[in-house]
Amino acid sequence: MGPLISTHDLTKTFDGHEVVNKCSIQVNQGEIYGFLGVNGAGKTTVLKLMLGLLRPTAGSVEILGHDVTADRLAIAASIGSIIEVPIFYEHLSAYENLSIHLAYLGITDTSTIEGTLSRVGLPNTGTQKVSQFSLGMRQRLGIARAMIHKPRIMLLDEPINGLDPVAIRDMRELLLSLAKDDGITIIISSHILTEIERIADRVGVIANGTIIEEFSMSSMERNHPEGMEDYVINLMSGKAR
Ligand SMILES: Nc1ncnc2c1ncn2[C@@H]1O[C@H](COP(=O)(O)OP(=O)(O)OP(=O)(O)O)[C@@H](O)[C@H]1O
Repeated sequence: MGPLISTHDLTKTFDGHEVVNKCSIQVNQGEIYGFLGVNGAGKTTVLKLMLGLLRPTAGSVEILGHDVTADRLAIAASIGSIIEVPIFYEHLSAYENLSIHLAYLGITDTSTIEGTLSRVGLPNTGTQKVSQFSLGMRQRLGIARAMIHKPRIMLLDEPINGLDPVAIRDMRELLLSLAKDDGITIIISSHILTEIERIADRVGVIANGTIIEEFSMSSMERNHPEGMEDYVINLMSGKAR
């Protein structure tokens, strides 16, 4: 089987500025792909292009064999995502938010909601409104929404931002389980290099909208047993390795 996600020379220009520039990425079934880059490198824009939320200026995105630009709806139910800060119905509970999301996707079976809330560490939130949730609770609900419909792919833009150490560990274990037990293919962007190091199978580093380096975590561990921090920071800052 070929890659589940592939971009070919993906390019996006805003107001004459090339924000994504001939970006080509391939991600295989069940892989966790860590997506790294400094602020403004183009990570969120690439993820939005993958989701069909933006149209490429040039190049293409293929997901599960579908050209996303031509056929976004064909893949909508197969992808779960968190892009930027998740937006919810603030006056409703976690359960109600997930129930609306399932209805939006045309899924009538709501029996998965309680189990999903437990799996992300949000059991017993009952009728508590989302407006009363902490940042960490919102991130957990964001993950719940991204996984509730059992997608084959999850695109997660900085999902561990602002989480406490317990929540970061919970998130790590959850993402590993989603990939290894459920076979979900995950792209995760983060600035927390040590977390990416712990969960990713492969890493791509983007600078000025272009992938400047890709490596497997196993080769990184072999070649840099001290960890990837120095290596990646040197790459990001344009220094020679
Ligand atoms: N809608 C837009 N219009 C104009 N410029 C945009 C738009 N969206 C993003 N950009 C610009 O594109 C560049 C890349 O932004 P993007 O959000 O993809 O970076 P990022 O790697 O996700 O950064 P961060 O780590 O800060 O989230 C930035 O210079 C940003 O200002």
